[in-house]
Amino acid sequence: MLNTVYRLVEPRRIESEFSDIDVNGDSVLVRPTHLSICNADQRYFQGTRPPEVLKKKLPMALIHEAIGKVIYDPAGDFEPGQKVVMVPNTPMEEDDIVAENYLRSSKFRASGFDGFMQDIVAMRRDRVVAVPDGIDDYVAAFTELVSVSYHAINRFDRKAHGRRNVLGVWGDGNLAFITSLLLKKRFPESKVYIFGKHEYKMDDFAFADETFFIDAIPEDLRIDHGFECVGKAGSGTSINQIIDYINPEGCIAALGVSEDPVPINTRMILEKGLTLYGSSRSSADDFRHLLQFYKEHPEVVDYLSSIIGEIVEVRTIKDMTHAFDADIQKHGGKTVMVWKK
Ligand SMILES: NC(=O)C1=CN([C@@H]2O[C@H](COP(=O)(O)OP(=O)(O)OC[C@H]3O[C@@H](n4cnc5c(N)ncnc54)[C@H](OP(=O)(O)O)[C@@H]3O)[C@@H](O)[C@H]2O)C=CC1
Ligand SMILES: O=C(CO)[C@H](O)[C@H](O)COP(=O)(O)O
Ligand SMILES: [Zn+2]
Repeated sequence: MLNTVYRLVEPRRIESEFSDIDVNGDSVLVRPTHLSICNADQRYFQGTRPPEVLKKKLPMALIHEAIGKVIYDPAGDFEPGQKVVMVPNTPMEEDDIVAENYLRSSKFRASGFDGFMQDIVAMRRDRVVAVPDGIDDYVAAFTELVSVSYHAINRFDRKAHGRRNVLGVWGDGNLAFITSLLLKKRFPESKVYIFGKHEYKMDDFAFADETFFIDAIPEDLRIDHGFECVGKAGSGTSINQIIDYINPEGCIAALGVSEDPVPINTRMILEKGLTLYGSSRSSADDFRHLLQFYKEHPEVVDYLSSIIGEIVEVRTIKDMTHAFDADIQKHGGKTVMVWKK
């Protein structure tokens, strides 16, 4: 079957290319319907990754957050027209200890191999998860980003000691919003504090117990555990601020992506006996459990709908470029491309 893939060939330049899909294989064929833009896509589109990385990874179809409709499943597990979320992480081996999203052999769509900017995506069947009825399409489109927070919180629950009176989330963007919302749902007895830069963004965190500007944190404030959801150079400053305000033996989750190494106050990590751990991406099981969580807590989906930002209908390559430009100029929220291809 003939397919069209829309690949970024160099920063800001997307080209279409025909490819062939083998309909005799075991893949589930999915037509993308709603694609959501991640900061990682923007780093490729705007060319802010180092030249050697761009040289190695491009040409490549962007987008790793998407839902679509099944058009053909040779095994019949999925009905034609069924709404599904596509899982970008694709493990190539199994390991008893290391989760699929940390295996160095795993492939991740839109970071080394083609993402979802295609007319039809041939998906390995274990990478396709049915979307339950009644979940808003625009929220479902960024299930992957929410699954990252879901995964990070499971890691936190396994690693952190049991005193969880105050949890601190650094950042006031989408990842911080989602992480703090899921934390509040999962640990309703804990106070969830937000530490950010922008009043208009922190105003949206209505479910949080307190919000603080990072340059006006009360001297005597303490948190038991912290989550860094900032990225870039702010990763370093926020992790160091968490180290300043965290109680001894607390855990710090690093989620933000920085292109450059960041200096961290290791002396105080030692003196306070802290645990600093990274959390990246998610597994197919995280998607499955999250969608079940959505079913049980529809109010979470309602909260998430408040971060739907720009919605851009895409029919042409010019529309794709427009969507990335609209996303980079936005004040906040998730940009969703409605794929009218
Ligand atoms: N671990 C993973 O698997 C994933 C990681 N990410 C990464 O997470 C990071 C956050 O993503 P996202 O929420 O979408 O990004 P945003 O840029 O929307 O959010 C970051 C926010 O934090 C603010 N900020 C900057 N410095 C600080 C600081 N020192 N303390 C507190 N807040 C600060 C920023 O303000 P301003 O813009 O003014 O600087 C911005 O509003 C990115 O690096 C992204 O790539 C995303 C998805 C998955
Ligand atoms: O967004 C992400 C997951 O949702 C990750 O930050 C992304 O996978 C990082 O990839 P890359 O190494 O290509 O920047
Ligand atoms: Zn992402």
